[in-house]
Amino acid sequence: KTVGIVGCPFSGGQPKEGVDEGPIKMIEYGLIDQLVEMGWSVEFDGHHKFTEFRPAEDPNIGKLKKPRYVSRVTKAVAESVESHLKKGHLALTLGGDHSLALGTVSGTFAAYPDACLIWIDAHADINTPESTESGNLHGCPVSFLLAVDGLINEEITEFSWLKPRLRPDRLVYIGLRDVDPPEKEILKKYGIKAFSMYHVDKYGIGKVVEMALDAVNPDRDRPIHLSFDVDGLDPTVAPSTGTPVRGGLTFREGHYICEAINETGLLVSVDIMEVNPTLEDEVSVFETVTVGCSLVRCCLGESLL
Ligand SMILES: N[C@](CCCC[B-](O)(O)O)(CCN1CCCCC1)C(=O)O
Ligand SMILES: [Mn+2]
Ligand SMILES: [Mn+2]
Ligand SMILES: [Mn+2]
Repeated sequence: KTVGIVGCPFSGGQPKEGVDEGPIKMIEYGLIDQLVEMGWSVEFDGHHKFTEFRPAEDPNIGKLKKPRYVSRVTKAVAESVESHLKKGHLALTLGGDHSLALGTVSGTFAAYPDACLIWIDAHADINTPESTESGNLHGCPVSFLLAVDGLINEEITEFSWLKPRLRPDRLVYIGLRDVDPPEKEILKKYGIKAFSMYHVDKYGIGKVVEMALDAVNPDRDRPIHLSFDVDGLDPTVAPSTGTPVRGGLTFREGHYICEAINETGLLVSVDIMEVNPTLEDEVSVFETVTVGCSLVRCCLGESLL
C-alpha cells in the first residue's frame, strides 16, 4: 500500500507567517521514515514550490484576500491529490493553512464522487465571500466546495476551476466551538451535521465518531476524506497554530478519531492542516509538529496494541 504525500508549504489563506513551514517540519521530524517503518511505501516528490504561483498583483476581491494566489495553489493541489488517488494511493496532504482544502477535497471528489468529508476543527470554515469578516480564505473553503445554490455568487470567477461536488449530507464536523453567526445559519439552512465540543462532552468521542459515520456513511461503503485542522485539538495539545481556541479535543480524543476512521478501512484522503512551527517556544512547536505526525500514523494504521 502506497501513500502519496502532498507537501503544501502555503500560508496564503491567512495572515500569520510560518504555517508554510508546517509540512517541512513534519517531514524533517521523520514522518516518512515512520510510515516506511509501519510498512507503507511512500511517494513524496518534494514539497510544492508555491511561491512561484504568487501573482505580482493580487488585490482583494470584495473582502477576500489573496484570491488569485489561493486559487492557483489549490488548483494545483487538487491535481496532485487526484493523481495520487487515481494511482490507488492514499493521499496525505500536509499543510499549510486550511484554504488548501479547496484543493484537497476537490481532488478527492474528482477521484471518488461518492466520498464523504469528515472535518475536524474548532471552526466551521464555511464563511462565504459575503459573510467572512476577516477575508481570510482559510475560513471559507467549505462554502466553495458545497454543491448547493445561492452560497457563492457567480461573480467570483477566480475559482471557476472548482466544481463543487460536496453534498451537505456528505459533510460532518467534529470539535466545533468557534462558529461565526453567519456560519451557524448556513449549517442550519443546509442541515449539515455538526458535533461540537458539547456533543463530545455529552456522548464521549466513541459515540460521536459512530454518529458522525452514521450520518455521512451509514452503510460504511463510501470513501472517506478526513480534513484535520490541528486547532480542533485543545491548545494545550497543539499550541503552535494560528487560531487556537480553548476547550478542544484531548490528545486521545484526536487520536481516537484517526484510529476509528482507519478501522473503517475507507479512508482515502487525509489533510493535516494549520501546524505553524514558528508561533511558540521550542517545546510547544515540538509538541504541535509531533502531534501532527502521530495523527498521521493513527490514520495510517498505527495502533496501541
Ligand atoms: N471564522 C474565522 C476563523 C477561521 C479559522 C480558519 B481555520 O479553521 O482553518 O483555522 C474567525 C472569524 N472571527 C470573526 C469574529 C471575530 C474573530 C474572528 C474567520 O476568519 O472566518
Ligand atoms: Mn505509484
Ligand atoms: Mn480551525
Ligand atoms: Mn480549519
